[in-house]
Amino acid sequence: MYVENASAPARKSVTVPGLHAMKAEGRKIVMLTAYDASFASQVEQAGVDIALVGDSLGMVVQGHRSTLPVTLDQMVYHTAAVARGLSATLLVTDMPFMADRDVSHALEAGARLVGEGGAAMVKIEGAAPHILESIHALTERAIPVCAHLGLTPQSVHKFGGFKIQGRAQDAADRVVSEALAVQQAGADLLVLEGVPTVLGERVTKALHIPVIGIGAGPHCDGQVLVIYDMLGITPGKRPKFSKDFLAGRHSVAEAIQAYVADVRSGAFPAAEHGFN
Ligand SMILES: Nc1nc(=O)c2c([nH]1)NC[C@@H]1CN(c3ccc(C(=O)N[C@@H](CCC(=O)O)C(=O)O)cc3)CN21
Ligand SMILES: CC(C)C(=O)C(=O)O
Ligand SMILES: [Mg+2]
Repeated sequence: MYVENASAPARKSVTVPGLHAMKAEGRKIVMLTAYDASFASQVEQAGVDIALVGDSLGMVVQGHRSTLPVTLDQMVYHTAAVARGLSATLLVTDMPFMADRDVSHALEAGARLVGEGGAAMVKIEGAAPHILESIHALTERAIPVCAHLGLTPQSVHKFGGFKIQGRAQDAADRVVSEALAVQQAGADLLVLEGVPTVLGERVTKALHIPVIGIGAGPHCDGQVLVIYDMLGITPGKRPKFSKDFLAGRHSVAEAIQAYVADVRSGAFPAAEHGFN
């Protein structure tokens, strides 16, 4: 049974305005996925700023080869479980594949993830016209949005695999334009995934909203990883940008604390976790 830790020291709640202040003050933001209440509690205790219920759960929890089979019902279910394990950590949930196929579906999905699930913010992949409209519509209804650009896993079939994005000059310029567009549409946060380190730096400097990188180099305002990757338990090949923080340590708690400390200090990600 899951038991809440009533004796834990109180921590100030992480908020959307608080994240903006962190960027302004140059304090690194730490984000990590969680899919259930027990891991959420570990994430909370380690002082992670943002817990992400990622649609990566389709791969690491359900065993699919992509994130595409994940349903909105499943995301609501996992979000509600994670919410019960958190108190001060900001909770963000991914819009699953096609839940954001048009503005009205995106609004309905956002309402469920926040209303039933307890998320504080929803994350949406891409910058297509209907996505920009959805970011604006959600934000207008007081649902903050985290955009997600670069290697957007829901586009795996369009990319022909989980391939690094923005390597050519015109592709890099396109990512910068998309980043400015999602910020203009009202996004309060951006996850930038699988792009060269120089592009991670360029996007981070171009935006006033915080940029959280995963395989986007050390210059982003924060970092995110899939929790099973940083615990070294993902079966098969892990992405090059991840790191096993449990190796040489004695507990999940210690591993997450080390990840938090290394992101805050700038020790993670190192050059070997980035792309040129
Ligand atoms: N366990 C896990 N970790 C993740 O980071 C993750 C998921 N699952 N599922 C959803 C997406 C898919 N992601 C992935 C998966 C694989 C690579 C990968 O193997 N990339 C190659 C780079 C290939 C290139 O150079 O273009 C690598 O070597 O890391 C990258 C992102 C990121 N997300
Ligand atoms: C890898 C992160 C950014 C994500 O979108 C997920 O876990 O689904
Ligand atoms: Mg995702």
